[in-house]
Amino acid sequence: MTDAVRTHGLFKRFGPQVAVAGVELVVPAGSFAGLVGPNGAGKTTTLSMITGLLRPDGGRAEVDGLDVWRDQVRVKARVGVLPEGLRLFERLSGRELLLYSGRLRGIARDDVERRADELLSVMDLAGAADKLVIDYSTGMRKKIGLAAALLHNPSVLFLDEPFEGVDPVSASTLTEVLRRFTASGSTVIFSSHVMDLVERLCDWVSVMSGGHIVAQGPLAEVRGGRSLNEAFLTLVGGPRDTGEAGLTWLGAHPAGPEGPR
Ligand SMILES: Nc1ncnc2c1ncn2[C@@H]1O[C@H](COP(=O)(O)OP(=O)(O)OP(=O)(O)O)[C@@H](O)[C@H]1O
Repeated sequence: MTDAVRTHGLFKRFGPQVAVAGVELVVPAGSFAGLVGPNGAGKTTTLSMITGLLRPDGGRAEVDGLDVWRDQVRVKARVGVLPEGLRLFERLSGRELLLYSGRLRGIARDDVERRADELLSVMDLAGAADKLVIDYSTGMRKKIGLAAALLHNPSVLFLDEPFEGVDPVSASTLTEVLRRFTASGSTVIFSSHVMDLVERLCDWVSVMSGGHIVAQGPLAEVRGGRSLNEAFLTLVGGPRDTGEAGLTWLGAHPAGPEGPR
């Protein structure tokens, strides 16, 4: 079976800072895959290069066997992306945003309208469909962004922290939608810091640290009989020294009129 995503020595530096140091990411088609790693590990930079948003300094990325940078149009037709810090057209309503995205994707007007209405209803945004996106809450923005990413029925869906700011009811609806999506053979790749969520949803996990993949494979293999959180801490170097010698001032509030110092 073709892998949904495969990178070969993917590399990116920002000035002296190497953000992604030769990443070999593999995600089999049909996976519900999690990309995890500490802050600054290189997850967003990696996903940006695979989705054609950031040009790599070295290496290659393939989606469904197509080279992301040599076959840009075909790759873009196959991927859906919910990037970090998503910028939306703020002066459109939620429904207008979906209709516009669908028309940009070349979907026939009738189909876009039908799909937009279904997505608004599934995302529990039907009541806010005519409200301007600028007036949406953080979670609503995530949901309308996800709806726009799903509208053209992509083969591979990339999501950067998709559940951040989303309430528990909406999160379980989104989970259901994404599960149905992968059950039909499509692929989801999402980055997250919430290990319980990754453990619950994913059947494939890639762990990044310091710009490298440090573990990758089926969830059970990466966990190795431990919780994913324990495996993660072992792989990325465990909890940092909390500095018992330092921070002695923190929480020390002497009684008396002087107040905290
Ligand atoms: N545009 C940029 N300019 C300079 N440095 C950058 C830029 N983008 C990322 N970096 C650096 O590259 C490294 C990887 O960043 P990246 O955002 O990919 O990490 P991440 O794993 O997504 O982190 P987080 O979990 O905190 O979102 C970090 O050291 C970061 O400071």
